[in-house]
Amino acid sequence: MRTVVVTDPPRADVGDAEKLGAFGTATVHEALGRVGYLGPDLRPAWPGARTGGTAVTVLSWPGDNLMIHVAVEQCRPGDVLVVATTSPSTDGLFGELFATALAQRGVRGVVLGCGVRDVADLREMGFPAWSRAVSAQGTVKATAGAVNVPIVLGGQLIHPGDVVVGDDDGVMVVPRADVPRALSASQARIDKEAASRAAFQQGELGLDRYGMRDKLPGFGIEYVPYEKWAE
Ligand SMILES: O=C([O-])CC(=O)C(=O)O
Ligand SMILES: [Mg+2]
Repeated sequence: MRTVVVTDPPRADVGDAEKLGAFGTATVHEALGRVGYLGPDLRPAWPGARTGGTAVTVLSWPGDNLMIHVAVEQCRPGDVLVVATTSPSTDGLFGELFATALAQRGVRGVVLGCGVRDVADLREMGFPAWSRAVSAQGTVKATAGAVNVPIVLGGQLIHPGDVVVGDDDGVMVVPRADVPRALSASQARIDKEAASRAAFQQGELGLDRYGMRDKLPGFGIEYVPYEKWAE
């Protein structure tokens, strides 16, 4: 691994990132074609955490948060810090002191492929955080890694400057070039779901609304009255 800090990478518009954050993870993920999700293992540290920001990426050694200290200086308002480790680790690399420093810089949250700690403080501060684990396990500052290089987290490739969206459903990444399409497709999806919601409130069934009823025989599904089934 090259121990490098890439400074001032290009990034998506932070206003667009905020809009995608407001749409939420499931909506943007679906809108883009069901891609970009970091998976169900990355959980919010507190319920209700929500964000949309531009990625500052960190590659840290397990049990070592030196590179998070290095990365804080590279963070700009509107960013979200995204931390991967070079091998699996659940150690608590990040807590409220880091969150305090990041909030001061206008950073909108953190996503950790490892552990987080000081969760009660993060909740009280309203600092959004997602992680693979909650762990008090302390860490060292001993080994160099990288900042603002492409990383893989939750099976997704994340470039610095990509948009990261997080809420109670988890985290997803929107590649920078896909942001305009994500915005328009997410709005279209919101509008479509609003119409479906109104129809469901009136009692319409998804089977009819989505034109699935006529296709059921094609799935081989048959309807059997109970008396016949119980024979
Ligand atoms: O300091 C650390 O190692 C992590 C932590 O607990 C904090 O940021 O508050
Ligand atoms: Mg702490």
